[in-house]
Amino acid sequence: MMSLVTFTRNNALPLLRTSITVRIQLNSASLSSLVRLEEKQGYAVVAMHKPPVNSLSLEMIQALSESLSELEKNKCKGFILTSACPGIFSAGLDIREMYQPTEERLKEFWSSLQTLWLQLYGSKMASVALINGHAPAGGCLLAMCCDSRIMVNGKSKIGLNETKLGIVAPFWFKDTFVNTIGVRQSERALQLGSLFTPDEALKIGLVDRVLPDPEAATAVAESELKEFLQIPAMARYLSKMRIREAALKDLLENREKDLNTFVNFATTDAVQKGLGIYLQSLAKKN
Ligand SMILES: CCCCCCCC/C=C\C=C\CC(=O)SCCNC(=O)CCNC(=O)[C@H](O)C(C)(C)COP(=O)(O)OP(=O)(O)OC[C@H]1O[C@@H](n2cnc3c(N)ncnc32)[C@H](O)[C@@H]1OP(=O)(O)O
Repeated sequence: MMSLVTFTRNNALPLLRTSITVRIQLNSASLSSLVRLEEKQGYAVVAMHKPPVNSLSLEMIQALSESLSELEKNKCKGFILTSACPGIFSAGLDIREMYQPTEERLKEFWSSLQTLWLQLYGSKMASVALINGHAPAGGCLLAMCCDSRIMVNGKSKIGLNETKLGIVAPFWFKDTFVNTIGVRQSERALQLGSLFTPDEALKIGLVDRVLPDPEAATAVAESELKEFLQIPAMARYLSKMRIREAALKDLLENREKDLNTFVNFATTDAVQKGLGIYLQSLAKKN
């Protein structure tokens, strides 16, 4: 079988005063080729690689989850989340997973997404999203779970555009959004399904820096991560949890209810019809 993870090794040296040597012994046999893990000095790069648009299918979600687990297992202190597909960070949830699904797969899909969010949003590792392309909906969610967001300037957009598809961002997407850009901006953008240019996103605090090209953005993402990694890890993590723990607790305590709400909502005739039309409009474009 083909190696399920592509990653390069170089000599890992500790970046942190507080850390032991970070040497990531990645278990390449159990991970998926949908995610590329690269070991750097004291941190990792997690690059999504599911052409053409890094849509978050069940397999992609599970591959991301497994990659994070692998990093945690290896006591990795931080990572940069990015895309190996030019011009696209992630197109969000794979709409085909929600259109005319079997109930069993739909449940596994949503439950895996819940797990990934809990893992990423509550991660002890420091993280920077290097947003090198479009990041609508679930793509924006992944970026917001990171501690910092660096976006490459250009035509790409970022935001939670769910209402444009006739669906509603779940409460934990909303909580993540509110924690990132505040209540008023979230209320407006959620209703309108707004997608923001990099400069607009910078203005409302959805991203932290906008850089003119991928090389400059990569350099800034690396230095940003190093800044986070220089803070004593426990103090940094507990401070992050001060902001995030209520949202995390809410989903943890309501996972089953959220799953049922999603399945009931996604399988209504109106939502199925809307998703079918949206998929057709994406296909027609080509
Ligand atoms: C009462 C309360 C209840 C609450 C219940 C909760 C319910 C909530 C449920 C769901 C939440 C969902 C969150 C999401 O993430 S939904 C997904 C939203 N994503 C999008 O809208 C993005 C759609 N895609 C695009 O806009 C573009 O593709 C773009 C990312 C801008 C890239 O453009 P471009 O480079 O031009 O690429 P193409 O459009 O040509 O696409 C190439 C092929 O990829 C297919 N594609 C694109 N996006 C998706 C996707 N998200 N899922 C599946 N497939 C996708 C596209 O159809 C093309 O396919 P093909 O080549 O076969 O034509």
